[in-house]
Amino acid sequence: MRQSSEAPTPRPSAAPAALPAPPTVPDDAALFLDVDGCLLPFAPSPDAVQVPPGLVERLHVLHTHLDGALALVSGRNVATLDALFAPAVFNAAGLHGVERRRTGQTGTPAEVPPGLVRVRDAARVIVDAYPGALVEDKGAAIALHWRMVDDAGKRAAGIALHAFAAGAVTGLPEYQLQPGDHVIELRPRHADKGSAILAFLAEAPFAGRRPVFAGDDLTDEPGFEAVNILGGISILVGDRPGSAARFHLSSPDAVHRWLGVPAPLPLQETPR
Ligand SMILES: O=P(O)(O)OC[C@H]1O[C@H](O[C@H]2O[C@H](CO)[C@@H](O)[C@H](O)[C@H]2O)[C@H](O)[C@@H](O)[C@@H]1O
Repeated sequence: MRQSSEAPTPRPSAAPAALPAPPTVPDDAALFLDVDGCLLPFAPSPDAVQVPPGLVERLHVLHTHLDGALALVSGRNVATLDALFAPAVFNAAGLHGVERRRTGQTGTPAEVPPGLVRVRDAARVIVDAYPGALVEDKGAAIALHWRMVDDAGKRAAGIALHAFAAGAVTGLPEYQLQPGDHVIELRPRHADKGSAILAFLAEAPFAGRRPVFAGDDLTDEPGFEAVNILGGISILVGDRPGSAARFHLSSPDAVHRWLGVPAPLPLQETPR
């Protein structure tokens, strides 16, 4: 895992494919990894994601190799991250940086304001008008998804759910909108992925290490900016234009190769 050569320091670009591939994970990395769209390929709904074979084991090896300086940084809540990556328990920031839990510690879920419960219940009524749309209840955040709406209705569903969320957030002063991939979320505004990464970097075993962060979505941009300021390695996954990231990987499969996750064995034909 030694750094292959001196990493170039490319400028942010609107064309992700023009960005170089990241160097090998340095031995002195503090490694921060987004989950959906980065470690895990997108699935039709939040509950349908699959953790690829070998991923958890490889993350565990990296976690040990980096003396524990590896954290998941996700829009999911920490309890869901633990369930997805079980039996491993990684350092984790959840709800886009609002929750933060170190390995070996017990996390405290963020508080749910009564106003959010009312918004969640109203959102459940709104999504009924768009078959395939759904509300994901994450405790202190809610996500309104439309990936499963059929193609003819997708655009209208996205516009309607955006409009609903924009109206609802005006009644929640501590909240902000968080747009994402076929999703609009309402989440607490006091933290983001950048502040979560900086908080990890202020503590052992992350302190003094070189930050490396891979992610795909708009919620990852504050993380890229924090890592860039510190001279770290920011990696956009996928082809979203306008990112501050300085390196590029095309897909979760490419992320797995970069991390050294073993390739799945080819399917064997069953002998007759
Ligand atoms: O920060 P992340 O780990 O990337 O989490 C961002 C959101 O990811 C999830 O939604 C996305 O993935 C779903 C499963 O593949 C997909 O169905 C959905 O369309 C995507 O937007 C998750 O459900 C959200 O809670 C996260 O905030």
